[in-house]
Amino acid sequence: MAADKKIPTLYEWAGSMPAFENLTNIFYSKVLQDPLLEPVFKHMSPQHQQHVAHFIAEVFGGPTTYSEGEGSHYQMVQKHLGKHLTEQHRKRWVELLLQTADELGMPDDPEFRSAFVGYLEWGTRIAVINSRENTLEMDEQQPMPRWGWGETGGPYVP
Ligand code: HEM
Repeated sequence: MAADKKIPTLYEWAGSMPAFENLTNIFYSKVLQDPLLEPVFKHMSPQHQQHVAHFIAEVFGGPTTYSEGEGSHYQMVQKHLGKHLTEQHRKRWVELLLQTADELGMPDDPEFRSAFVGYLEWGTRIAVINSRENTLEMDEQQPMPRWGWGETGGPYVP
């Protein structure tokens, strides 16, 4: 890529906010039909899908919609406490999310997918670890995580 070309954020590359909102709307409708995940999510708030879309969008370099109006990294972590998530829950969650991304035609170039999957592995493993605790010492002001292209060095150039 030419040095003067701006590298898009993962958020831009994925298709901006409509892509993330579409992804989580369809993903959570699958989750509620999944025998393993339905019991975990059956009491989720009506805003859940949208909040998760906005959270991931912000982590990927999008607008600060989540942290400015809906929650914080601290609050997101709190939501997982005491949920006693298992590795099976985590694997199914990731599998269904990636299946939904494929169905929606989200970018499938190696660079985007390696960054996307890397984040999902990281985030879901932390969610499982946190879910074993009922309380957690954590700075309430902790900034939102940030995720970029990582070692791939930028979007796919054929
Ligand atoms: C990258 C991984 C993840 C992210 C970014 C994420 C993000 C979030 C966010 C932003 C919330 C708060 C939603 C709100 O404010 O309404 C939340 C809640 C929750 N998450 Fe996650 N999550 C992740 C992984 C997981 C996994 C793997 C599970 C279980 C398999 C899970 C189960 C839940 C549950 C049960 C809640 C509470 C729902 C409610 O009561 O409304 N999360 N998550």
